[in-house]
Amino acid sequence: MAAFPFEIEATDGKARTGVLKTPRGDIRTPAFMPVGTAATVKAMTVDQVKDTGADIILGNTYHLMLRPSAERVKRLGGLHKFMRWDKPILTDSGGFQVMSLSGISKLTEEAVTFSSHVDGSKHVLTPERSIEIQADLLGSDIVMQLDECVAWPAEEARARKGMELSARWAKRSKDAFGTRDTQVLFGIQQGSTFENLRRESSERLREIGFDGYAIGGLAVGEGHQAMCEVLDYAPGFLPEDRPRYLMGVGKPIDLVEAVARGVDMFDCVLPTRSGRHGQAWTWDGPINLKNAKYAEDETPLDPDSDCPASRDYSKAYLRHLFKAEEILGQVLLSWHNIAFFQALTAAMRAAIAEGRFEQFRRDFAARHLGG
Ligand SMILES: CCOC(=O)Nc1nc2cc3nc(NC)[nH]c3cc2c(=O)[nH]1
Repeated sequence: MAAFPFEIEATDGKARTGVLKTPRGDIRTPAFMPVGTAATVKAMTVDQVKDTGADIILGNTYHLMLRPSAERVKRLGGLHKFMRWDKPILTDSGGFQVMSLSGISKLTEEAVTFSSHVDGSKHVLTPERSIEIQADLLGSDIVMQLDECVAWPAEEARARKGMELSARWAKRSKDAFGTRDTQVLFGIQQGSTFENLRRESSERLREIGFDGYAIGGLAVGEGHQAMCEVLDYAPGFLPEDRPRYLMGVGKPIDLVEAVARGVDMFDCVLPTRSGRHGQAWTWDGPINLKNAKYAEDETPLDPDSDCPASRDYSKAYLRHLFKAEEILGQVLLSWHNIAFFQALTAAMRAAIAEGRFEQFRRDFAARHLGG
């Protein structure tokens, strides 16, 4: 019996909408998870994050194990109490960030060893240690296996090696996780852009058995087209009655096209990171608020939004804040962008429930990419 019931309420083609029920609250899918890297969704309070409609956020094992350390978070009551977020948290296993953030790192069958980008201290991450950090010290609700994300492009032989290591680490992660009734473990499908490897990865994960399945190894430079070609088959290799989570994705158009191919959950730093640099995401596409054309534009980003950052401030004022390098600019635009990503997933949930997702998909692309 799965610890977290996943109830699919409607399907439309390959798209699904449903609810993943957890002890800390329900997660409506398709779901977008704001990234809360160092125990904060950057530039936002947890109340603002909650106001956007986010049901779950992502925490980063790599950052928190380095600072303030997972043991300190545990001593302070765990990640939910520490950052005052009482809804679900999904934590990553740290592997991906080690490879992308820590200068020196070594990958063996046993572990990933690396030096901290903060103070150069040495660290070892095994599947078992990653589970201990996520499940026992941080206290996350959805725990991820330690995996190896192979860089793109990869030769098939190299992609196979990474997929097989990830599959062995999936077993070690599951054994270390054991059975818990208030937390779940997700496996991670790998295999780069090779259909046979993706199929084999999925078969190995299903034999081990997970409460949810992530699709890893994408959004690593392959581009939208190549990613969609993998998503034409990869989600279908995973159990249809469990959540499918596409990691690190993505732009709004990526979310829509991935939902059309059967994906349920997403995380990406794009809305918060681009917000801090003056880029606003809207139904009509992204805009750069530093552009002079907004200097006296008194219209808000989205008058129909219930988010104050989207509805109550003029583009002229937001542009001024960025030109003046005022912190409030980063706060308001992060808030607006997260609210937009939540509005997008809410609109997709409604479209699927009402059997009009294909029309939504066409209308969205025409307006958002229309230029
Ligand atoms: C979020 C859970 O992720 C993990 O524990 N491992 C993992 N993370 C990834 C993060 C990614 N971000 C992007 N693009 C921005 N691509 C990613 C792939 C992985 C991955 O394969 N494996």
